[in-house]
Amino acid sequence: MIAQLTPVPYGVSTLVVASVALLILYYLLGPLLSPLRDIEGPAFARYTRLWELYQNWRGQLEHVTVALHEEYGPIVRLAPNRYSISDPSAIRTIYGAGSKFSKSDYYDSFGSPSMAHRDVFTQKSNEKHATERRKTSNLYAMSSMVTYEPFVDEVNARFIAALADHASHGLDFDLFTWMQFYAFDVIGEITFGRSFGLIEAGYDKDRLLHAAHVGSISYGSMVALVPEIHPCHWRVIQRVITREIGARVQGTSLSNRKDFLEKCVELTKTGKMDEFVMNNVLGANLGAGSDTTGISLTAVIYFLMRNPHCLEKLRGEIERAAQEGNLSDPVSFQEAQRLPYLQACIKEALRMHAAVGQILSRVVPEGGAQLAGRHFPEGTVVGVNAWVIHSDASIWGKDVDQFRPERWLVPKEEVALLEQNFLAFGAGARTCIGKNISLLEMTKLLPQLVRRFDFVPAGNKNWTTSSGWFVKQKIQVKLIERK
Ligand code: HEM
Repeated sequence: MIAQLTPVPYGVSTLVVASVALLILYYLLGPLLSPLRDIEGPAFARYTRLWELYQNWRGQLEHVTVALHEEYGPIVRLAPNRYSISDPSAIRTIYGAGSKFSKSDYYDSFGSPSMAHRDVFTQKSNEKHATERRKTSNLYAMSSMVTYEPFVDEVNARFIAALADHASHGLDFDLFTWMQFYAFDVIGEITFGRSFGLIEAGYDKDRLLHAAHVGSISYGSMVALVPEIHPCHWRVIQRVITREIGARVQGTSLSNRKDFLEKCVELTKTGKMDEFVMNNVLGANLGAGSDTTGISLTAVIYFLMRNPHCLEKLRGEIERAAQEGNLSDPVSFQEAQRLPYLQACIKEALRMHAAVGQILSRVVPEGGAQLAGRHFPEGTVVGVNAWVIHSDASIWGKDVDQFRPERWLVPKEEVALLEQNFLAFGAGARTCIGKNISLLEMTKLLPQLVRRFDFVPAGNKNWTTSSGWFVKQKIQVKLIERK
């Protein structure tokens, strides 16, 4: 009886110590017993996601990942269950036709926390994604570009006028920030029928850029690596969408044109779209379509600035087309597509500087998969990073680090091979839905810019970059009007 009343020696503290010990054992033993334990990478990445989180916070993850592949080969560990793969056949296996790889939890933090109302970008289920994408793909089809072209012309005219003003006053400015003003204002016109007025304001007047930055750099890409803690950050962007939908539905909006919002309202009236899909389409345009185009335009101008012989060649192509009567003012999308050197400059700039700087992460499906000569069990998160595959000399040649648009001006079959390894717009079923819109903007604006202005670095000749999901640039430039 006495023995029964004696307090047991194992109290709460013992339990806590035992639990912590078990947890440590689990974290230490799990990676050591994993069938993928021999894959190399940074030592900390074997045990914790904090290594990748830290590198992401430093803003140079794309460069670090390239360096890791140079050191360890085609497979590199980024976190206990996340691997970066650099292998052309892996692109086809992971993203190609009929792939069963689905998007990973990484994407959760970029969209609504509600699983029921995911947009095409954040939807993880391949089946649901296919259904949702079908509902909206027509809005982004090549045939729809003609309806958006007048909006782009309008913004182009205002943008060129603002730049001419900078030139006449000898003002220097951050190239990327102004390309963002441009890209956001075009998306405003195309999506809501009115621009955000950033070009005229000359600053981030509604803190829209800031919101998108937080989403794509500080918040989205950080929480993406720890998706369990995802609350909702989409407030500013959501406010814009709600305001614009409200105005249009009440008939007070300025637009009587065929923009996205108008088309979506029509689709909802005929029952082909519901309000959640409409909301998602408008949000995705803003979140995925502005910074990306701003980054890409900055990249083209930067590489042309650094490679004057390419700039001269491009100007030659444009002048010839103008003299032959094949170039209107403003340049039409159709005409711009007949400028092969322009197209090659854009592709080459996106190869050298892809807007997205991280692996496009996917989950290995049931039964596992063979990637880069190695079996990966089901549930492993894998992906290819455009920065890594775009800097692989075995694909692009010894001059992989040089901006050489000519590499794209080869016979069709060779271009097709290069394109299989070109990941700037992603690949397969989840490839960028807005690619045509971004090309509409870039191919129309660039000929006008290079004909009219010389871009000159106003200070440091090299840009600096900082990345999260997107790799953003910083460089001060000055403009000189050409005679
Ligand atoms: C040069 C400009 C652009 C670049 C470099 C770019 C890049 C990308 C990439 C790499 C992906 C694939 C992401 C992944 O697999 O995780 C993607 C998807 C997507 N992009 Fe773009 N993008 C651009 C412009 C645009 C524009 C203008 C829009 C909309 C107006 C847009 C909307 C989207 C959407 C909605 C998705 C998700 C597609 C899906 O999963 O079905 N993007 N983009």
